[in-house]
Amino acid sequence: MAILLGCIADDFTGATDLAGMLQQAGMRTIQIIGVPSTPLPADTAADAVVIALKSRTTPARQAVEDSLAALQWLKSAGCRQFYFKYCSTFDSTDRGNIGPVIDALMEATGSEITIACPAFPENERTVYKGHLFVGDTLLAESGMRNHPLTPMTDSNLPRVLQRQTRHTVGLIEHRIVAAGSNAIHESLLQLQTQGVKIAIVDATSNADLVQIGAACAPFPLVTGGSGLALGLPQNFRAQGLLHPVEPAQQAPSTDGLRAILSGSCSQTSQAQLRHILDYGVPGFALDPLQLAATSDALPRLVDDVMAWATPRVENGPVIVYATAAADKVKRVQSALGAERAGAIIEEALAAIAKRLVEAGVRQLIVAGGETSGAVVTALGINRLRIGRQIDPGVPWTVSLGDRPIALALKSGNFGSTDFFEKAWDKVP
Ligand SMILES: Nc1ncnc2c1ncn2[C@@H]1O[C@H](COP(=O)(O)OP(=O)(O)OP(=O)(O)O)[C@@H](O)[C@H]1O
Ligand SMILES: O=C(O)[C@@H](O)C(=O)CO
Repeated sequence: MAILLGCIADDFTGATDLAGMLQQAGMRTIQIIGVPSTPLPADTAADAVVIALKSRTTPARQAVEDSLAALQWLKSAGCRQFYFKYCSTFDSTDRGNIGPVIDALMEATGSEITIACPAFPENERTVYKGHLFVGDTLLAESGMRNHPLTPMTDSNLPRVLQRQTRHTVGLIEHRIVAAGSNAIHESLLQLQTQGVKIAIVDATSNADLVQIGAACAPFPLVTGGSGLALGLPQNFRAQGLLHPVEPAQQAPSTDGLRAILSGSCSQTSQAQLRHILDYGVPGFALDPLQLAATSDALPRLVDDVMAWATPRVENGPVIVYATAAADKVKRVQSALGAERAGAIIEEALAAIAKRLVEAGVRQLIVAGGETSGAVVTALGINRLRIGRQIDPGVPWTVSLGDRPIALALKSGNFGSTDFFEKAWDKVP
């Protein structure tokens, strides 16, 4: 069985976001953690595969290497088109990794031109005249300016991407997008004659994304947020290549204790944390400075968390978090360095996840992409089935294997304020 659409996501929450969107748009979708060493079993029923990498904040060279390995695997699976998924807030730095990965994937897919479109209107990410908006606010004036690892301080996407790529970046403005897929396609071909290789594309609505998807049918590579997924299935459906998503292919049910781990410091996650603590769910706050103080601090802290969690988790969900406001994060980062602080906390939350699962937790919410990457890797999970959507961009998933675990990998910025409370209503 050949897969039609091969996707490479630069983080784990982004991967489930994309997998959920594709499944909703009618493609049978499987999420794979990291690049597999073997092909998919011959009887796997899937139209799209999303490979989740943890390449958003690794050194650019590593991100390129991992993305090319994913591409190679997807090519061997027979994929006809490739999709590089990054964050709807274009999370990156001047070193990458969006630009270097696009450059490498373009070369490896023989692409003359591709698009870059992070818009996700359902979650209020829109692109207009090349500027990225989060709600009514320009990206650089949103909470993203304080992101612990990829602070976004420029809202002009052609300018941001041009600093990361060796290719010329162009722009397809909204008046062309509004004229429909033929106009977008013509504009891409015209930009190509002018030497442009990557076009930022304006999009302010789902209808725009559907037109953009149609315009991209002939291109081997597309890049963007998960919103772009709305427009691609139609191209395969028009060729009679899609099969209906059967209930049997959706996530199996799980049973067990419940926990929440939050390493995201977004304003959304902070509000969700305050809400769930006010609601009465027991919480344990990790102290990054304490974790970094001595070499045995981590195992001791994990023991402390388990001693605290064990009697409580029998009665309902518990939350363990490093989530903190920007001023607190800055204090920790100036003491430890941003990378080290992030890595220590990820390591701690991953170790806690393992112990919680050993103690019987089978339904787990994880907030934050880097955090989810660390947790899912530590749990040794390698494939996920996509379940019901909790909020736009956040579906429940269930790990495939002997010991299924329901996982909701929540992007930092996604979900309503009561997300940690209401998610359980839809748990598989
Ligand atoms: N109190 C803290 N001080 C410093 N760094 C922190 C703190 N709490 C969490 N971090 C780190 O901040 C980073 C948050 O990134 P993560 O990707 O998990 O969340 P996010 O960016 O909000 O989510 P997403 O990528 O889904 O949008 C992680 O590396 C985490 O370890
Ligand atoms: O696109 C988004 O905003 C999310 O899927 C994401 O990538 C968060 O890490």
